[in-house]
Amino acid sequence: MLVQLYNVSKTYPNGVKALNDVSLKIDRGEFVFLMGQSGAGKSTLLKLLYREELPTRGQIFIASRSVVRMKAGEIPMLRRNIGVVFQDYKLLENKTVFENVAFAMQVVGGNRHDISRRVEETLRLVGLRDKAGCYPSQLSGGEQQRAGIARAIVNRPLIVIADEPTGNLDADTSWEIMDLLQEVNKNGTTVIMATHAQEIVRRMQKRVVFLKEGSVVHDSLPEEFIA
Ligand SMILES: Nc1ncnc2c1ncn2[C@@H]1O[C@H](COP(=O)(O)OP(=O)(O)OP(=O)(O)O)[C@@H](O)[C@H]1O
Repeated sequence: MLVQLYNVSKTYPNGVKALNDVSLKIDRGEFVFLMGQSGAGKSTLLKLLYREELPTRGQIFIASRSVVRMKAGEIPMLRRNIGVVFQDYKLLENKTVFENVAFAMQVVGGNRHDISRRVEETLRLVGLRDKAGCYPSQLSGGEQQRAGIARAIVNRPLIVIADEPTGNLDADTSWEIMDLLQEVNKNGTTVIMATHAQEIVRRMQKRVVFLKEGSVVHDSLPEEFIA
């Protein structure tokens, strides 16, 4: 199993209980949607996976390593294994598309030649080769999200985590992004995506984990979930 959560709870310092006794397993190569109302705990669950937050209780393993007990020196390895895609892209405005994607490789180390080659290859994959020299403000929302995906996959992670990646995009552009995430998944990367987009979930026919008030209330394929 690639991702394992055992009895995970998260209470924020202000007393808000975001997750309550969540146990979950995700296999290598899966595509999993996380659904649930606003405040159900989707983003919190994702943040626990890439160690942006620590659980109050429970254990989390990624590729058999405890994320909770991980030493500071192991965190860069975790970050290399997990690429994160955000609703608001979170690109660095003062860097070009090329530099944004290259930066993700620079922070985990790598020589200039490898970085340059791999960034070009990744930008080609996401269809942004012609925009490599553009700044984020010069791109459409869909293009910015492609750059966000390029940044997330450039280190060839085991897992791509996407937190409402289509939340700011129109329907057609959302589907382009979903096609791209599906391609990433077909290449063997596990994709875990939080979303409110019911139409996307219905059409993709993938596993759906449904959170309600911090607990998993459904975990199934969409036909079952809609029924
Ligand atoms: N840093 C924080 N400090 C305190 N409370 C927080 C923090 N982050 C989230 N919360 C609270 O935890 C609960 C779960 O939030 P979370 O963002 O995980 O939900 P979500 O399902 O992702 O919601 P949305 O669909 O609106 O993004 C909410 O009540 C939220 O207000």
